[in-house]
Amino acid sequence: MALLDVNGVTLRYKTSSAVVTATERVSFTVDKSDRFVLLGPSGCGKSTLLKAVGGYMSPSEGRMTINDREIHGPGADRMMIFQEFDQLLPWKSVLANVMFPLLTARKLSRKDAEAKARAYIEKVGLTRVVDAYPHTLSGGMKQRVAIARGMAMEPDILLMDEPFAALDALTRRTCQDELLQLWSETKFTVLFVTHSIAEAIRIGNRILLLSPHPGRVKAEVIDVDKVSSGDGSAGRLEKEIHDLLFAAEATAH
Ligand SMILES: Nc1ncnc2c1ncn2[C@@H]1O[C@H](COP(=O)(O)OP(=O)(O)OP(=O)(O)O)[C@@H](O)[C@H]1O
Repeated sequence: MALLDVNGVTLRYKTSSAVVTATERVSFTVDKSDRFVLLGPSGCGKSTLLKAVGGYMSPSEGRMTINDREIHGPGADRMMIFQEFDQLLPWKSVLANVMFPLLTARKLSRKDAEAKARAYIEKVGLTRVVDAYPHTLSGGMKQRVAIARGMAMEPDILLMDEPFAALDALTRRTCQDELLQLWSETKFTVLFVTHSIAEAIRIGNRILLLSPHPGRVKAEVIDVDKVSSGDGSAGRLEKEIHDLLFAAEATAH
């Protein structure tokens, strides 16, 4: 049984003047410990899909289940990490930010929540700024805090919406490496949205390619690690994915 099953999902926004179809009959499954990437051009509905998996939006068509339970709203089994640096609470320290959802979930005592928060802050290499406030941190550090906060909840799946897109190239690369390092330690499951082909290949073990607006499944690249290992293979895969996405655009016009 898949951890997450997205089956024939159409997502629409209804505004006062129009109905916008963001994704059309999208299906995919995510297994435990997958690094599953949703890849596609701007506007193809990647963020909308993530929002729906997060429980913030209901499908107009189709069904989504996590652990065989239908998704009806947000839950602690799914933690979301966004692109924006301002997702932390500015009046709380790093430690308090990471502890906040642990305390809100009321599953742990304050002492245990603090111990867990400190452990995850250490995992992302931020022990030295545990008492600092968000405005004193760099963009990369803020994203690490957001990742620590999401991971500390030990959700069944982490939902990451272009978490490194606003970082400079060097920091972005470091953050990608750190995420992979964390994954090799804990084998968490992540659904990761990006429009960067290179990032998709670096992060994912499976990549779902979506066609432009409205997003439909174009193809799935399975076993990315195997295909992209070896000299020049990542470059070849990048070109193949580019051609597939480009073909998707050509078909749409
Ligand atoms: N709140 C909203 N109301 C109406 N339409 C929306 C809303 N949010 C998104 N859309 C539309 O839904 C479609 C998909 O948007 P979405 O943000 O999911 O795409 P995306 O693939 O994540 O793009 P990007 O990479 O630029 O973030 C777009 O056409 C967008 O204009």
